[in-house]
Amino acid sequence: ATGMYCYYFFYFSVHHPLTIPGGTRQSPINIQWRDSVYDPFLKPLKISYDPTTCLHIWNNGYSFLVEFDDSTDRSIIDGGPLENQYRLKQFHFHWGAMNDWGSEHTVDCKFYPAELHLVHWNAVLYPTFEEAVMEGNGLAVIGVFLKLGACHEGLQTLVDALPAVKHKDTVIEFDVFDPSCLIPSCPDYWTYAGSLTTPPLTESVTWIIKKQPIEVDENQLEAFRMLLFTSDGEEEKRMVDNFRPLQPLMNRTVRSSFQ
Ligand SMILES: NS(=O)(=O)c1c(F)cccc1F
Ligand SMILES: [Zn+2]
Repeated sequence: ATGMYCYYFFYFSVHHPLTIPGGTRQSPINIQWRDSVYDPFLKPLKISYDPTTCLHIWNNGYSFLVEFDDSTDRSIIDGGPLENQYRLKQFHFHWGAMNDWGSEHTVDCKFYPAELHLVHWNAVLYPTFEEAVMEGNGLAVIGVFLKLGACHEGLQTLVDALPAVKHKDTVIEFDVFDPSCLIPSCPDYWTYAGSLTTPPLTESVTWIIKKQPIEVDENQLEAFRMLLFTSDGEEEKRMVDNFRPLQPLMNRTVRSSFQ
């Protein structure tokens, strides 16, 4: 099936032949706060999204993607560790069956119940997203941790639409949404060179992981967990634990934008 993402159980760890041969910059990783290196030359991240570029929500059988019109430079990020501006293509989440796990990255080995990924591609250097996915500086993904707390008003508009994309390969129109409401106000972030965390796992991502999590409540996390990996008519499999296991840091340094 197209877009069929397989998700790796723990035993597909680094010693398993199915890990990416020769992979030296795989994601996700544990961010050991004390080992991250403050880089005073890192700029603030500039985020400018046009809410009307929002198109639809799609359950692709791995996560639910909120996709954007990336035919122009209306929704972009720039600055931070980036040498070019990058266009917003989609955002999606990874989450667990329980609140004790679910994020892909960890901070000092702590898991969060979920993690948001805002996926951008380098339209300055590459003609399409598909080509950018194959290049070392092709993608920039902003990662935001979700922690259990107060209801997130901005997320609720998205949560209310999820029952319409319960099954794999269902889509619902989603006309106006400003993803900036999901990004914490604190400017602090970590950044490192990594990869996609789903196939093709290509080493094309500049990761920008926000230090401050956003708060969501139990009902909002439960709404994620009622989605299905399976199509309508198939035996139901709840969409949970759609995160990849931690990967070795190897010869990488995680930089911080803060002291
Ligand atoms: N998880 S991730 O952010 O690495 C990611 C991408 F960047 C691009 C496509 C799918 C996907 F899952
Ligand atoms: Zn992701």
